[in-house]
Amino acid sequence: MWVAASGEQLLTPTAVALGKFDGVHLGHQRVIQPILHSAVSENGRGNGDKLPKYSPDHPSQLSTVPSSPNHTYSTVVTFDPHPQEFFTGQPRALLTPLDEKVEQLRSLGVEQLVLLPFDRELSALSPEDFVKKILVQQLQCQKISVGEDFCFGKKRMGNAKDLQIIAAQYNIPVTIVPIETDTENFPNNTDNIPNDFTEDGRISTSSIRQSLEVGDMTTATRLLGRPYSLTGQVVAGQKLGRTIGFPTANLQLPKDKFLPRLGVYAVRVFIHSETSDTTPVEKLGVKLGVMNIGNRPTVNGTYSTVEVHLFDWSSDLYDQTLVVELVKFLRPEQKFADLEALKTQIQLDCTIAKEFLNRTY
Ligand SMILES: Cc1cc2nc3c(=O)[nH]c(=O)nc-3n(C[C@H](O)[C@H](O)[C@H](O)COP(=O)(O)O)c2cc1C
Ligand SMILES: Nc1ncnc2c1ncn2[C@@H]1O[C@H](COP(=O)(O)OP(=O)(O)O)[C@@H](O)[C@H]1O
Repeated sequence: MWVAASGEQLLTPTAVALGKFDGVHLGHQRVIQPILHSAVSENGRGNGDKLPKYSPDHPSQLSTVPSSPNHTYSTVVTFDPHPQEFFTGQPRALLTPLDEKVEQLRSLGVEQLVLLPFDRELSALSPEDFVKKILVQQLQCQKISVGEDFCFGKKRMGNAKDLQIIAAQYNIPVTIVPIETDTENFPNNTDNIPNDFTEDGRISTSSIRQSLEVGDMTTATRLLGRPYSLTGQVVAGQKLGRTIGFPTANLQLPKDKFLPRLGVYAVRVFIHSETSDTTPVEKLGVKLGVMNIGNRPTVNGTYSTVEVHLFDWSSDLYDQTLVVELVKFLRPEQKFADLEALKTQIQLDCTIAKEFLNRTY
């Protein structure tokens, strides 16, 4: 997938889905769907998969992207930094930091991601100028898709209907996608009673964050359309794990990654190089394990770590990138009297996790 900031060389003309898309959850996927090419390639996915994979080290290798004169590029246009971060000055933790967002969009078949630098200039554009300068002039947009609650332009003064009216002046059709709701918790509920995490049953980034904060992986998985995952490189720890018979791969996560409830989880793990060019069903390299997110009070830990112990695995994992899917929250972290007591508890965690993971998958 081609990733560029506005002002850099872009693939045009485009069919554009507009939004923040943090999480690339089920609602976001509905908004992106109308701009994808209906032509499905042999392997059952959109033709975005034929395009080169984004490499954070080489984000601008345009020469590797095939060009075609009659092609309309399916393009997600988003803001970077997150507008809330720009206005509050506070860094915002994200469900999908950039690399993960790229990976999710690529797997949906999106061909290009355009990052609009959310700065004073962009935030001051009127809705009319946003359409004219960004969508028409820069992106040569031919089709647009947005969610029903989309707002844009200075002080968020334009809404989805305004976008439709302004874009019509350029003959650009706008699909307004209704808000996706989650009523699955209430299969017999004809009144659309919302569940605990979804305001009015709405699938939203904040409802997913709330479910992750309390360790409700079932709801998070349902709203995302996939399990919540942590992607990171394996770095060295204190080398204590192996002494108690539970070596743990310590993950270094992007600084802006949103962390779920601290504690112990049953997880499924993929070594990234194995998964990067395969569809979910082809994830043959899946491994099962347990993960702890926390401060390790038993060993007087002073900073928080994310550590994964894989079942039936004994090789070196240092420097590898792991994708860890959080399947079930097992328990909060505890301070044990000694390492022996911690070891006994981890043994129990493993038994419970294995039982659950083998039952579920
Ligand atoms: C499944 C699992 C559960 C854990 N639970 C706790 C816990 O409840 N309390 C705690 O202090 N540390 C806990 N830990 C963290 C251990 O203290 C840590 O793995 C050990 O100190 C080894 O650290 P190292 O990888 O830096 O060598 C847990 C680790 C795992 C893998
Ligand atoms: N089953 C396993 N699960 C996780 N890591 C393993 C496993 N077997 C071997 N390893 C390797 O051992 C390392 C963890 O050992 P550990 O003693 O906990 O050291 P560290 O404190 O550096 O994490 C991992 O980073 C990985 O390279």
